[in-house]
Amino acid sequence: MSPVKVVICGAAGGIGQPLSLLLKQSDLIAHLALLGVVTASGIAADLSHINTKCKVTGHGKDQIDEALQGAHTVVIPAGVPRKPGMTRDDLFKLNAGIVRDLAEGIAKNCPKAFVLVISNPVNSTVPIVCQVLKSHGVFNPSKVFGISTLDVVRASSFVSEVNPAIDPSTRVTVVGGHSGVTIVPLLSQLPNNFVDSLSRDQLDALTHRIQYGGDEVVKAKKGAGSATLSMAYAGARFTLGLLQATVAGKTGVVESAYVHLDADKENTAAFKAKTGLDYFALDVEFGREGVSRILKLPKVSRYEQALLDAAIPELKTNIAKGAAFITDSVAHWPEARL
Ligand SMILES: NC(=O)c1ccc[n+]([C@@H]2O[C@H](COP(=O)([O-])OP(=O)(O)OC[C@H]3O[C@@H](n4cnc5c(N)ncnc54)[C@H](O)[C@@H]3O)[C@@H](O)[C@H]2O)c1
Ligand SMILES: O=C(O)C[C@H](O)C(=O)O
Repeated sequence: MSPVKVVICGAAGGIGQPLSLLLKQSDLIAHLALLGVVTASGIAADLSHINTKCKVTGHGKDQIDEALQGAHTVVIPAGVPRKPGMTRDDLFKLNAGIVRDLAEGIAKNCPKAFVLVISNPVNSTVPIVCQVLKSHGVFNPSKVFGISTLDVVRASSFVSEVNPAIDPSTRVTVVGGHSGVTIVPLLSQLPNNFVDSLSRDQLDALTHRIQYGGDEVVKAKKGAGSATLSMAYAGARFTLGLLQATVAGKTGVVESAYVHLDADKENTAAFKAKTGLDYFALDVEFGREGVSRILKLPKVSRYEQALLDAAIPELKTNIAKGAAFITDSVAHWPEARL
C-alpha cells in the first residue's frame, strides 16, 4: 500500500479548511495539495506543522496544473454557499462554471483520478463533471461521486434525537439526490419497526427535517454560509472510506453517493429503465477501482414511494440543467479547447 496524492479544490473555504485538517491525519495520504483562488499557501503552511507524514502544499488558480498532476483523488468543495432564502439551485449560475473549469483541469492533468464533488447544486454539478470528462474521452462512471454523506449523517443524528435508544452511529439509508424533495430517507429500513413507533405527524416532521437539514444551518448562520464542519466530517468520512478501498484494498466499505448509474449497469438497469434517471444517490460499495457495486434500491413503503415520485421529476430537471450547461459550453469553446 503506497499512500497517494489528494487534492482539495477550494481548500481555503469553510469546508476546505477543516476537511484538510481531518485528511492531514491519514496515513493513506502522502501529499495533500491545497488549491485556492489566489493561493492556499497560508493554510498549507499552518497544516504542515502538524507532525504527521503527509506533505502539504498550497497552490493558486494559476497553478492548477501543478496542483492536479499525479492526483489519485480530487475533492471539490470550491464555490459559493447559500444565504437564507436561497435554494441550492440558485447557486448554479456561480458554481457551474467553477466546477466545469476544475473538471477541465482534471481531464487534462489527472484523467484517472477519483473525483468527489461537494459543490452545490450537487444534483447538477456531478453531471457537469461527468459531461466534461466525457467531452475529453476520459469519463469513467465508477470514479465520479457526489458526496451525499451529510444527508446520512444528519438522518442518523435526527433519528437518534427522536428515539435516544437508537445509537447515533446507526446508519440510515438515504437515496435520491442532495436537495429538498430529492433527499429521500428510507426510515422503513431501520430495525425494530422504528418507523411504526412514529405517528404520521412525527414521520412527516422527521422526514422534512432530514430533507431540509441544510436550511436549518443556513438559517442559524444568518448569512455567514452553510454547513461547513458537519460537511467536513462527512467529506472526510467519504474520502477516507474510498481511500481505504482503493489504496488499502479494504472490502465492504459502503457509503451513500450520488453517481452515474452506468457505474454498475447490472444492478441499476431495471431502476434506470423504470425511472429514466441516469444519476441517483444510492448506497455504493467501494472497490479498488471506485464503485464496485451499487446496492439496489430496497423495497420501499408506500410513504417512501410517494417521496420518490416527488423526487424523480425534480432530479431530471437538475440533471438536464447540468448536462445542457456543458453542451452549451462545448458549443462555444474555441477549437483549441476541444
Ligand atoms: N454536498 C454537500 O452536502 C454540501 C454541504 C455543505 C456545503 N456544500 C457546498 O460546498 C460549497 C463550498 O461551501 P463552503 O461553505 O466551503 O464555501 P466557502 O465560500 O467558505 O469556500 C469555498 C471556497 O472555494 C474557493 N473557490 C472558488 N472558486 C474556486 C476555484 N476555481 N478554485 C479553487 N477554489 C475556488 C473560494 O475562494 C472559497 O475559499 C458550496 O457550494 C456549498 O453549497 C455542499
Ligand atoms: O444547505 C446547503 O446549502 C449546504 C449543504 O448542501 C447542506 O446540506 O448543508
